[in-house]
Amino acid sequence: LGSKISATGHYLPEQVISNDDLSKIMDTSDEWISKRTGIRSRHISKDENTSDLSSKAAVKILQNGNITADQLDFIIVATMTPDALSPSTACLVQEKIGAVNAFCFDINAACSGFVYALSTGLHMMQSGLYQYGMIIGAETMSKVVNWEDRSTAVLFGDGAGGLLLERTEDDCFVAEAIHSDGGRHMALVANTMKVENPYGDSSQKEQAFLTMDGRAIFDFAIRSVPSVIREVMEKGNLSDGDLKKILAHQANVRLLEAISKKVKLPFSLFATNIAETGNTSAASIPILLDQLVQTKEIQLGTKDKVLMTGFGGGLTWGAIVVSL
Ligand SMILES: O=C(O)C1CCN(c2ccc(-c3cc(CO)ccc3Cl)cn2)CC1
Repeated sequence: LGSKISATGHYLPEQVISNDDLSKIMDTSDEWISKRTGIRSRHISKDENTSDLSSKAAVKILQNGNITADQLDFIIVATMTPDALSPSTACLVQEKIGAVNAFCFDINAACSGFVYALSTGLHMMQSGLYQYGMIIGAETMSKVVNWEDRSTAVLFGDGAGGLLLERTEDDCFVAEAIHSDGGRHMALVANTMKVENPYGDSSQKEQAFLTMDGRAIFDFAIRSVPSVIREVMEKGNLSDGDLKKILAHQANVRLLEAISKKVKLPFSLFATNIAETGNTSAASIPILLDQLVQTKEIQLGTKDKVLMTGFGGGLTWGAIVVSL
């Protein structure tokens, strides 16, 4: 008793900003960005917030899944850039698409958010209580990035993607391994909010944008991602030949090359789209998933095994294997 992935979808804001465009407003170059990250351009929202990107992805998922929004039992949005503290971005999506029968909530696990949300949704479906659940990863990173800081401003992009879980007898869930370490939270911080009130102690600091210790995160990822890939394969009794594709968070293509070597899995197994999207945090895996489905590089209903792995702020990291 569980669920299957019965549809995928994604949406990228129309405006494309190239590395050369960035070099006109900050001291950077296409050569540096593309060589060090693999990024060539990214989609940057003009006026669409995270709930708008999510809703446009959701409409595509509903169309591809051949269901109407009122059939959804729940919507989970993984995001570190919600429209607001309240209401949740998921509730705004509910209103925009008319999912009148769903209960909706957000999950914040930074760049691991989609893995955390998919795990949550799959286990909710294993209860047998629900027929349809929608899992979305969505970000407007452009609103938290410090556009004066070239070391981070060139890395991130906006976007949304997701999938539809439909109740079935045989479950698509194979295995998961999910971790976090709050002890290293300082490596990636965005938009802290200090306690301020007439009775407060106003000595606290506040930070209104994203800062990242690139070296620390890079080193963490090179160590922890191979380990969590091996851990989830062990848990699922999987051998290397069982994997059809690895959908890793699109943070840096040099990093994926290093991970591929360390985990001794061919780089051809790793799908990448960072060249055109930049790092879209929780949206990166679902955008990649839908692009692979649309190009038929992977196909739903084949029972092929796909490994998704996210890693980033928190620190958080995790991997989940599903059969398509
Ligand atoms: O000097 C260079 O080569 C620089 C070195 C620093 N770089 C980094 C560093 C860290 C990340 C990153 C970010 C997240 C957050 O989603 C998660 C995971 C990672 Cl590994 C991406 N790029 C860019 C090239």
